[in-house]
Amino acid sequence: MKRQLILEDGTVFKGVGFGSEKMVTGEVVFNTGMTGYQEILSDPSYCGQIVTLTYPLVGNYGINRDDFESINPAFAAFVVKEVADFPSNWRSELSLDEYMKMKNIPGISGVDTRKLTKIIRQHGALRGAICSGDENPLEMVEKLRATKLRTDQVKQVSTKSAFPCPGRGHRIVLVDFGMKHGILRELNDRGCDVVVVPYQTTAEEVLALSPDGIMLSNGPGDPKDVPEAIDMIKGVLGKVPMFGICLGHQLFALACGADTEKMKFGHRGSNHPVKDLKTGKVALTSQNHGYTVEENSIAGTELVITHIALNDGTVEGLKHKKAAAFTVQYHPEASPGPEDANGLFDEFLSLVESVKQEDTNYAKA
Ligand SMILES: NC(=O)CC[C@H](N)C(=O)O
Repeated sequence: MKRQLILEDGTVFKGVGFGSEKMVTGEVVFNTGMTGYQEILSDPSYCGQIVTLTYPLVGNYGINRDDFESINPAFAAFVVKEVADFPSNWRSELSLDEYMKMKNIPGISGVDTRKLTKIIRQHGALRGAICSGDENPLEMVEKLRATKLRTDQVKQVSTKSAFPCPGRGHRIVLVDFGMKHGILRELNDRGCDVVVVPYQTTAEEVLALSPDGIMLSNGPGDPKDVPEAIDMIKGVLGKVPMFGICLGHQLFALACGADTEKMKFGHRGSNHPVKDLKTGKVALTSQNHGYTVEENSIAGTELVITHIALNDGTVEGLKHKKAAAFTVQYHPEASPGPEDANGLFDEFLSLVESVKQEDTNYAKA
């Protein structure tokens, strides 16, 4: 089946379809990971985005039961160089093509993804459409330029109602902006008694759950599209220890008076070096973001920059000077990996423990 990828700048890539035959439009972004396509396709932060993978062979280890990061994929489409028809792995249950057909998500293969990535790097993020081979590119470019990008991605992927993932440890309220299941796995692995709540839960509602800690998840889109979450964070800051990841980090920064901005082409991949400014240690991290906290906006807030990206110097971690709260722009839950930053979950739980201890001492005195 002939398909084409049409970009808003008029570039056309011809290729062969896999997955569903439906037409989609969305922001085209690239991910440089050599593996991890299953985690990428199920990461809700890609909601509505057309994802191209720079690694040239995709689908070679199939799709398995264990590596999903959400129940339903929210990304718009895959653009690849070559898709494997016959996956080979003992855990594989479906091919990528079968899975994408089942979930009604289109893909296009046979694309020069290196060229496509260079275009995105040069122009910055571009809108694109994946459509049939007969579509008129000029008309499609007009349509793409006329369509507005959606701003309700968090609403689309957040849970509709709160649910518990019980444990016998600390009570953590996990605010779901489109969380990767890896975050929940890390908390459950450490025995936490987790309650997952929807994105628009208010500060009063969060506090009414008597949390020992609050975790702000990752999620899709522009953090400024979720003002209700910024209000919630302002309302809980300083009352309960907090840890934020990716969108959670950006929302925390906005709640503390800093600013965020859209990056030219973002960070998406599994080997982004991040430096811890306190220890000087460098961690290789998994990343997926198109927005960033603006460095100059930190001055005048109560925030301190704790981590920076070594590739471009952008802000990767923040800490509050007075409140027990810290956040990172990258993914310590890894999935697909690497796991260098996994210890941040332990740091968060130590913080939760020490604040609980202080409260107990205070109550006893
Ligand atoms: N993974 C995330 O949480 C991404 C955050 C935000 N949507 C961004 O693109 O920057």
